[in-house]
Amino acid sequence: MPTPAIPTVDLSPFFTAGDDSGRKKAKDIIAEACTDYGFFQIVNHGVPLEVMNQAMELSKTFFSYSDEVKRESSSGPDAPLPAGYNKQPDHSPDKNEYLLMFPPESPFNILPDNPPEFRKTLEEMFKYFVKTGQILEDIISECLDLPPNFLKEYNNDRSWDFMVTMRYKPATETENNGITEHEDGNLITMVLQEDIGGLEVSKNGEWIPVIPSKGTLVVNISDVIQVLSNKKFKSATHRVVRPKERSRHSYVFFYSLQGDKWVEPLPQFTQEIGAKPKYKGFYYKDYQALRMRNKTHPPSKPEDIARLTMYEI
Ligand SMILES: O=C(O)CCC(=O)C(=O)O
Ligand SMILES: [Fe+2]
Repeated sequence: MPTPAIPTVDLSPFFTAGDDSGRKKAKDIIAEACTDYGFFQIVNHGVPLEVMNQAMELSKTFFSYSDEVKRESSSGPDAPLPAGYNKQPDHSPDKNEYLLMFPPESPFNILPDNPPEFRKTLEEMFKYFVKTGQILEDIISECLDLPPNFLKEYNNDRSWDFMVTMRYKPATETENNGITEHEDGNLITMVLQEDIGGLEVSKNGEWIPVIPSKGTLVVNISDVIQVLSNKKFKSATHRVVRPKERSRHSYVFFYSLQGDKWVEPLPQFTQEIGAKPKYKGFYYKDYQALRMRNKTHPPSKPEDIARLTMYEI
């Protein structure tokens, strides 16, 4: 049987007025992918190709520096938020290092001075990702038949968004885990992966490699959308398998929610249709704190990793 592909959606109709049939086509594909497994790719998404290429090259240069130089951009092991450069500790099954940033104006950011232009490009990437995230959020709100602007008004504070650029060292003969299978804890995640691949999504119980394609971004639906929609839309289960040939680089943007927001299944997906809520409500900051701890203090045992199942009813 041929490997089922991940659908690719052209977002250009959302950048021009009047293309209603183009918008409908895109929404139909997205709604289907979100209902089944929460994963799709986008093209003509608004992030310019030259900015993506430059960001990838600069990230490769940064990660090629010595640990000592990279650690100049670290916040230290006891920092409340893992801004700046970090490497997964040896006991973690996840083998990667990363540079994490909050919105460009955030006082938490620790951005490297070198390579020159890196900081400016990171900030530029961040702003483009926010714009694309807002378009995706509108589309998802419509696909869920929520009142116009519902998600936009609920999620009206962008200060908790964050972006990570990552490097995974090549797989060894015995071990190739980059990131263990997981779902993301935010609303919507966008990934720019290098042409070497490595990202895989679980679809109908099978791991499907997401084949990289120039200019394409990968999108996955994350836990908050799954909770709000009472599991109508799925938070994608995904993982990174390290390729053997060389290091792999990526950019991952976590379009998030302000911490004081209450997250629970919406009435449209529960009492209004006579369905029981599948999750208890929670403050986003409480869940986010546990998720950040997964990153900064990764548990050795998979069962100790904080995930959405803790709120399941
Ligand atoms: O590096 C990637 O392609 C994806 C990383 C990822 O899934 C994550 O950081 O949550
Ligand atoms: Fe992820």
